[in-house]
Amino acid sequence: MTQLPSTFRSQIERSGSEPGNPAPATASSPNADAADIVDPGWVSLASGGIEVPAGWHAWLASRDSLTERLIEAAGAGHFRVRLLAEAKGLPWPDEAHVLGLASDEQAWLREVALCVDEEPWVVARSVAPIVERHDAPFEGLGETSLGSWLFRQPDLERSAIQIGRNTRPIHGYAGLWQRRSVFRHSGWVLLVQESFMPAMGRALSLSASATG
Ligand SMILES: C=C(O[C@@H]1C=C(C(=O)O)C=C[C@H]1O)C(=O)O
Repeated sequence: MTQLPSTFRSQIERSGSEPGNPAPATASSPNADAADIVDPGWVSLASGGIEVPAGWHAWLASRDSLTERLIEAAGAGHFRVRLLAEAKGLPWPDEAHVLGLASDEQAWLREVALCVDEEPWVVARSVAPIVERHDAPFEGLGETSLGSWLFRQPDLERSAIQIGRNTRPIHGYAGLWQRRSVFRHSGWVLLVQESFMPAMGRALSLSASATG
């Protein structure tokens, strides 16, 4: 198992403290009371509770590898994964809730930017419960995409997709659209959240408005 960067917690804390983003009080405070819990407002994509323009809907609803789709959409652009942070840390309350973790239970956390020509198109945050004798599902991946490994796993299950607008930024990056789903495999569970950046919308001419 690799050594954990000691800077990770402060990066996580800073990521919620960017201008315009509320400080993530509960992320570092296991005893925060319920009133402090950030509710990022996730809704099921299938419910239609949030109206999504058709161009974005295709991206949010896709269930195969987002990495592969981005590489294809980037065309001649250079795709790469930039590792922003990876270590053990305290998940946000809504993440802990989804994964059935106690509010003071640590998990493996990984944050990356999926970039085209160095411009982040998607910023992702993955959370995996710590299972005794198992490394994190993303252990050792570094700047290799999680998707390139994930979708090769046999018996992979993926939950329904939830989406949100104005959900909590990831590593200070506030996207236009966010989605999350849980991947399961015999050995592990993994919550993957992806935030789609305005730069991607501009590059692919995806409408920013809910009716476009
Ligand atoms: C889950 C996938 O992997 C992508 C890559 C990630 C990473 O490397 O951490 C995280 C989330 C995804 O956007 C995918 O390609 O669908």
